[in-house]
Amino acid sequence: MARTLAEKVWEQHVVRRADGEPDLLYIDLHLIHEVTSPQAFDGLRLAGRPVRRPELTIATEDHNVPTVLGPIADPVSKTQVETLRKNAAEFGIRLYPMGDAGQGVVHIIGPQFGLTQPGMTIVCGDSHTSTHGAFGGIAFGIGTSEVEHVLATQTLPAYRPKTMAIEVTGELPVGVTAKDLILAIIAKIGTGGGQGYIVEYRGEAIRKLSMEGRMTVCNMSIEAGARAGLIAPDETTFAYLKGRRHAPTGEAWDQAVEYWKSLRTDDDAEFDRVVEIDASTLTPYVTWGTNPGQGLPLNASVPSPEDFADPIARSAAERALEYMGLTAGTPLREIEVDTVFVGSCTNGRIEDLRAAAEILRGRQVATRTLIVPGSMMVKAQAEQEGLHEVFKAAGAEWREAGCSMCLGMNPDTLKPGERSASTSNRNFEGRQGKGGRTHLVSPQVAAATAVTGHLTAPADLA
Ligand SMILES: CC(C)[C@H](C(=O)O)[C@@H](O)C(=O)O
Ligand code: SF4
Repeated sequence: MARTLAEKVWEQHVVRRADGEPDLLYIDLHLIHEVTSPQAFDGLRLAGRPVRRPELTIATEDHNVPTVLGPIADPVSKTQVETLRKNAAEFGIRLYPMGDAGQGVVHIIGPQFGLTQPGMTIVCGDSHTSTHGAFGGIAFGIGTSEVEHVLATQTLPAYRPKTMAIEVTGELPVGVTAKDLILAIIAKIGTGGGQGYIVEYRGEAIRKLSMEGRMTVCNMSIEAGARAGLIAPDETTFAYLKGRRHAPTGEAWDQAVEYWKSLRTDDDAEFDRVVEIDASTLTPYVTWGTNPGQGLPLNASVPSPEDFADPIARSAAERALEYMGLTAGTPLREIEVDTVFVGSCTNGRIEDLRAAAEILRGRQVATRTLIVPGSMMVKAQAEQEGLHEVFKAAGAEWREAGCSMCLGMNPDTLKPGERSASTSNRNFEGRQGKGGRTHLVSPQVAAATAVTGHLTAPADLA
């Protein structure tokens, strides 16, 4: 029977199936960080169990780490990080601690080391695990009790989601990025649009994206409510993986590529739902509200609650405008920001930093600007290319790797009432600090905004 890519990967990993029960899936790679793992290890200790496959488990410190060198001042953050260190040592798990050359945001380090590969099942106690689907595997976030289950057994009980295809036809116009595309997709299908589905992103525009761009798209699948998002592997995927630390080599590489090439949706396979979007019509996107679906082209104006026919959307817009301190009808370009944040697992990769640097080269920032590499390897690469000098010369702050201002779990936060243009993935109330206001943007728009102090596309800079 013809099958979708998601169905193929899923079926390959089922170790037990019984009527009325979730499938028991084998997990190829388990990523952990300091926030969602402590209780899972406590559970193992209580039960007297070891970690079943410590070599398939990788830990990093990302959410609670400061991005300036020095000790962790916040006692809660400090305890979380120390607990992860203790647990990793006790259970024999490889950990990339703060300051280590391999440390970084969990969803950046998996791909950069070549740990993330096509056809894999990958889980992590973190919703943005969907990022790894960019390589053509099934990757999703799990809860802490599930983390314990995976640590103990290297398997996970799960019901197979339905399948959705998002067909992205046409080509993205010059200056329009993967981030704009995913913001437009979420604005179209809504933050609940993907609920119950694994989404496969397909079509010409997806094929043309770099791996970095594909990761940006898959990263935000969860913001459309999807269980996971994935993209069939192709030459772009193989070229990205070749030579990476954990990628196969020699004959094993050839065999792997041979297998990876089979990882595509059969021509006559059917999806439970198909959504189409024409990439050629898109322009830079920004969010104006407090969920990632409340986005519009930068050319638009702040909407009015009356623009929404659906009463729930209308009251959500009303509340969002109030929280965001915005007035309907204001051109989005006139919104002034206090802070620009370039970073996170959505847009903290080398390509994102290159894009931001290209815009900031020879210019000055008009506002506080944080440039935070997603990993220490991204940082090293950026420094090798001299990007840090460009950022510093422009007046931006060049930081160590971490989740940083993506969420308020470390010292990089907004103060109440402050407003940011941020390349991260969530604009919820208080996400970047209590009372902080977030506009989600691409790295290009973030950098251009840093230059003018109000929401700006690079094309506006002239
Ligand atoms: C802290 C963690 C559990 C959380 C997640 O699940 O995604 C965080 O990474 C986020 O982006 O909100
Ligand atoms: S960078 Fe942001 S989205 Fe990614 S794992 Fe960290 S907190 Fe979550």
